[in-house]
Amino acid sequence: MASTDGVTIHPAVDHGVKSGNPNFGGGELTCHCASNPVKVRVGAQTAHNHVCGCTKCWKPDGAVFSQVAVVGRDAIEVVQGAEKLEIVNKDAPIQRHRCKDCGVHMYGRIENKDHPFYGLDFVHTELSSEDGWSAPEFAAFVSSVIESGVDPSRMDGIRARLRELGLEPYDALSPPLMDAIATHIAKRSGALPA
Ligand SMILES: N[C@@H](CCC(=O)N[C@@H](CSCO)C(=O)NCC(=O)O)C(=O)O
Ligand SMILES: [Zn+2]
Ligand SMILES: [Zn+2]
Repeated sequence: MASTDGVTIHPAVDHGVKSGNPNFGGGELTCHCASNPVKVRVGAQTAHNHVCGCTKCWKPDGAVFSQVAVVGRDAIEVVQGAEKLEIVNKDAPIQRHRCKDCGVHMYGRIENKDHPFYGLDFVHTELSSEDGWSAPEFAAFVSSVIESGVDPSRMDGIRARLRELGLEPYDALSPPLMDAIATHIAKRSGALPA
């Protein structure tokens, strides 16, 4: 069994995963700018919260993983600093809108109507001071942390720590989400009835 001593994942989970509140109805995300921050209102509880090891999701300084959840796109409203937002990569499936000044990603949007997750935006609930957001449930794209420079010899410890936190590690998304993607594709191709 690999040692988990000193293994850090993300500040929101390093001291244990906090439960969500099913009655929580949303809150406000604020970027890291000391003056004129971007503010985004999220008008609903999030779902499928997870820690993500991919190179594309925004991570706070020093974190190995990001923490990211989804919410219906209609629930997102930029309430301040919209002029400071820019799209990181408009060709990526998830168009991440980041603050030009501090680099924090405020929301990620899927514009391709054929994408399995069209209609959902990606948000980092740690940008809100409110408690009650849905708790992270699993760890996605774990092997991808190596792409950011994590030494492969650390992977056993990282996976052991994720399991200790109750965040089952996967190298893509969780099985239910991978099944949802495959079902969407099969219905589109005709392999399954629509
Ligand atoms: N190894 C790559 C993986 C990048 C990747 O596919 N990321 C996923 C998960 S992001 C939130 O869970 C994805 O869906 N990306 C789409 C996009 O980024 O637009 C890497 O690490 O870069
Ligand atoms: Zn900012
Ligand atoms: Zn990611």
